Amino acid sequence: MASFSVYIKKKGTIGMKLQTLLQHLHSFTPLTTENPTITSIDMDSRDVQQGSLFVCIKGFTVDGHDFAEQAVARGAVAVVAEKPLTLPVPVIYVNDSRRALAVLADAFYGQPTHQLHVIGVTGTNGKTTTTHFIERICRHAGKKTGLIGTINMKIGDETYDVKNTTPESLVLQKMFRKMVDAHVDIVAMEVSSHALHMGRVHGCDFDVAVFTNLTQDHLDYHQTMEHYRWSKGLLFAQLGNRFDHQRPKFAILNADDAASEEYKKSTAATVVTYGIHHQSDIMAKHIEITTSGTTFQLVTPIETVQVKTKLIGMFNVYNLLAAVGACLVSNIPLRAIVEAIADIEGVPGRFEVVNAGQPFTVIVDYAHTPDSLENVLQTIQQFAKKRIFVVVGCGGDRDRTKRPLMAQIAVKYSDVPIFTSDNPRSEDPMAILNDMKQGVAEDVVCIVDRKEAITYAIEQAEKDDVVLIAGKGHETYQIIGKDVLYFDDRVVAREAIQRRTDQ
Ligand SMILES: CC(=O)N[C@H]1[C@@H](OP(=O)(O)OP(=O)(O)OC[C@H]2O[C@@H](n3ccc(=O)[nH]c3=O)[C@H](O)[C@@H]2O)O[C@H](CO)[C@@H](O)[C@@H]1O[C@H](C)C(=O)N[C@@H](C)C(=O)N[C@H](CCC(=O)O)C(=O)O
Ligand SMILES: Nc1ncnc2c1ncn2[C@@H]1O[C@H](COP(=O)(O)OP(=O)(O)OP(=O)(O)O)[C@@H](O)[C@H]1O
Ligand SMILES: N[C@H](CCC[C@H](N)C(=O)O)C(=O)O
Ligand SMILES: [Mg+2]
Repeated sequence: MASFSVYIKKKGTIGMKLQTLLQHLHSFTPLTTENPTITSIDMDSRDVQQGSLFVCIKGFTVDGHDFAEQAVARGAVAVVAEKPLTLPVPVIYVNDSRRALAVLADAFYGQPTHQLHVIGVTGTNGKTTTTHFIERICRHAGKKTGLIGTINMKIGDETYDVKNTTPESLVLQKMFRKMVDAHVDIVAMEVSSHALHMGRVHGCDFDVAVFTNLTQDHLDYHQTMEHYRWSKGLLFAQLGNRFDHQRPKFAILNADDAASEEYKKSTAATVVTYGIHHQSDIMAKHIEITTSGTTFQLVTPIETVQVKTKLIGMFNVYNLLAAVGACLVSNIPLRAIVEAIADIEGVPGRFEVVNAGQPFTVIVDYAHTPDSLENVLQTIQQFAKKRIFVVVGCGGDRDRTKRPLMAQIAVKYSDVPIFTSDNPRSEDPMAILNDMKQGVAEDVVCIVDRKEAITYAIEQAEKDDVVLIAGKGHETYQIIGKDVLYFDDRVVAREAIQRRTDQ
């Protein structure tokens, strides 16, 4: 194994000899005789600067090999490729450049995850919420935290933008390095099924792997639920297949979700279960949910304690149990966990209430799967005094088969469903609405413009009604074609309420 000393840090620049770096690839191709100093690794030619090692990735849209010349012109001193290239710099050939990228990034940044306590969270719904809960609990217990997920990446309070829920290995390893340098103790990270399947997390030395739940999503990518379940299972199967008493590994599994049985079998890690209905190591009992919060008895192998939280929804009890499991095995004291839970306010765009003084409730939520939409609407039904409005759409270039299902759920649990657009991307927004309408028998109000749809709901709402605006949560954009236009459900809702009040 390479020592960390190969990662040289001098006057703000980093560098490593090409030969030293290539040793990590264990490639059968002879090493090049040239040995430039590599000062960065890049997978995008547009990021390349002098001294870069450019890795050509064949993507879903274009082929990185086509940009190798451009990368060299910008200063790349070596290139990793799968296909023959004629270039004036050393070219290192590999069978799988995405895999090579993961190995090289891990080595270049000094295997940072070996120096961090990393908690990975996978599952269809609840990853962002659970990672935020873990972050807040750990911070309350005095730990310095790192966070990686859908909303952003964070080191302490410093935030960094993200393109993906789980970024490519290069971005990840660079961020982990920053975290080590910033003396982060614990990282809470979302691990998407795409990332697991594409090997974006190859080389990440997770200490704890958490499973929230498995329901339908992403069938555009995975095609079948079996493939989707298997991809998520890689997190557990790849969790250190050894019994290391210095750094034990833990799998935190939801006993109430059938997929946990498979994940239990696929991991060598110590399994800790949580649940409400099935006997588990960590359980919530005597759950009472009101409009202002939830209380339950938290049963753990250490002690049984009473928990109080401002959060509502049964799904949040599950997210809390998952976070409790992850924190307990990370040696956070139970007392600190319970104290932190009492303080948690919620996560941006997750059941976020928009209050501009109106006599009805407006909630912005990130439900964009059948299961999450059902959970959120069931929760609203528990406290709604009058009608429920739901403004909902389905993402373009994403799982088409969830569209009629989400439409059915919207109609089943609301009094006034309004179908609209949610990031149509390259698809015709009307075609997406038609896919949704296939799921329902009756006529539903369809307003393709999301701003108009939200405004319509808010103008129709009366005292004690509830308006749920689902699907975009924290997002501050709407993707139409290739355009990423500024759009924030919370701002649009607030403005509509304001206009109504001013009338
Ligand atoms: C389908 C998919 O996963 N696509 C990902 C993929 O993009 P891509 O294959 O289209 O890349 P590409 O544009 O063909 O480029 C190929 C290569 O050429 C390079 N290039 C490209 C242009 C150029 O001028 N020069 C150049 O070098 C690119 O940097 C890249 O290395 O590689 C990119 C870089 O890693 C990702 O950002 C991108 O995610 C896109 C944005 C995406 O929407 N992904 C979704 C499906 C996704 O991954 N979602 C999951 C889960 C979501 C959840 O449930 O929470 C996630 O983890 O985000
Ligand atoms: N444990 C859960 N079970 C079912 N639904 C949930 C759960 N937790 C949250 N939700 C619902 O799912 C929505 C998305 O939650 P969250 O952002 O935490 O999930 P995620 O797994 O990170 O999603 P993504 O795959 O987009 O990253 C929430 O707004 C809420 O409606
Ligand atoms: N991470 C999910 C987010 C979906 C959010 C929803 N607003 C949409 O665009 O479909 C995805 O990329 O499929
Ligand atoms: Mg997320």
